[in-house]
Amino acid sequence: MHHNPISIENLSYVYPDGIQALQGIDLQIKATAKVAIVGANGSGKSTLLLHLNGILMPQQGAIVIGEMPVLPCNLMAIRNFVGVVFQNPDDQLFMPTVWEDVAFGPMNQGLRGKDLEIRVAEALVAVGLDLAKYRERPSQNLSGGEKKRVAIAGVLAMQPQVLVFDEPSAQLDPRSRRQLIQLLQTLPETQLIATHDLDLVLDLCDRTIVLSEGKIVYNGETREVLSDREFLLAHALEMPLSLNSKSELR
Ligand SMILES: Nc1ncnc2c1ncn2[C@@H]1O[C@H](COP(=O)(O)OP(=O)(O)OP(=O)(O)O)[C@@H](O)[C@H]1O
Repeated sequence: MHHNPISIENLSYVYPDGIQALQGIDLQIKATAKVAIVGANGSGKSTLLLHLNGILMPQQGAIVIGEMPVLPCNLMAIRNFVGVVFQNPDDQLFMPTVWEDVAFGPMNQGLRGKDLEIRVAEALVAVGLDLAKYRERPSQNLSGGEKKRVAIAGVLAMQPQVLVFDEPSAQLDPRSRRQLIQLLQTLPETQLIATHDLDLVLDLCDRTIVLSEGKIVYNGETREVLSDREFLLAHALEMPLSLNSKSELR
C-alpha cells in the first residue's frame, strides 16, 4: 500500500492554559507536493508544524509520518524523516563554522569521514553556497539570506523526505526572498510552508490550506483561494499583491 508522507486525522490540541489551538484537523500530504499553510496570527500554523516532528504530541487524534505514528518511541526516526527549518536561523545555527553547522545533523546520524564531507558538500551546493568560500566562515557573521541557506543546508544534509518551513521569507530582503523562492522551487522534497507571504505561496505552492481559529477552512488549489477576496477577508487575510493589481487592471 502507498503511504502519504504526512497523514493527520482528527487532530486537536489545547495548550495548558486552556487555549484550543487546533480542532479536528484532517490532512493528507502527498509525496513531492508543495503545500502552503496560511492563516492569520494565532490561527494555529505553528502549533500544527510543531506536531509534525513530535515537538508537540497529539492529545487527540493521530498523526502518521511515513508509516510511523507520532509516538515517543518513533521520535528519532520521525526527526530523520521530517526536517524543520525554523523562522529564525539563529535558533538553528550554533556551531563555530558553516561546515560544522551543516555537518551537525548528519554527524548525529552517525556519518563520518568522506561520507560526511560529501553529504555537507552536496547540501551546500543544493542551496547555492560555494563550499570553499563558506566552509570556514562563522555562521553568525553571514547575512540573513546566507544564514537561511545554511540553515536549510543543515536540514537537507540529514536527507529528510519532508521539509517543513516556518515563515521562510520573513526577515529577507527582496532579492534574498526571490532567491529563496527559486531555491525551494528546485528542491524535490515534499514541502510544507507556513507563511504570511501569499505572493510566495502563489509562486511556489499548488495547494493551500487555510487555518482559521484552529480549523481547516480551505484545502485546495492555491490560485482559487488566493483570488477569492471575500473568503480571504472573512479569515483576516489579504489578497496577494500580484493578483490584486491584475484584478484592478481588468
Ligand atoms: N505556548 C503556548 N501556550 C499557550 N497558548 C499558546 C502557546 N503557543 C500558542 N498559543 C496560542 O495558540 C493559538 C495558536 O497559536 P499559533 O502560534 O499556533 O498560531 P500561528 O498561526 O502560528 O500564529 P502566527 O501567525 O502569529 O505565528 C493562539 O491563540 C496562541 O495564542
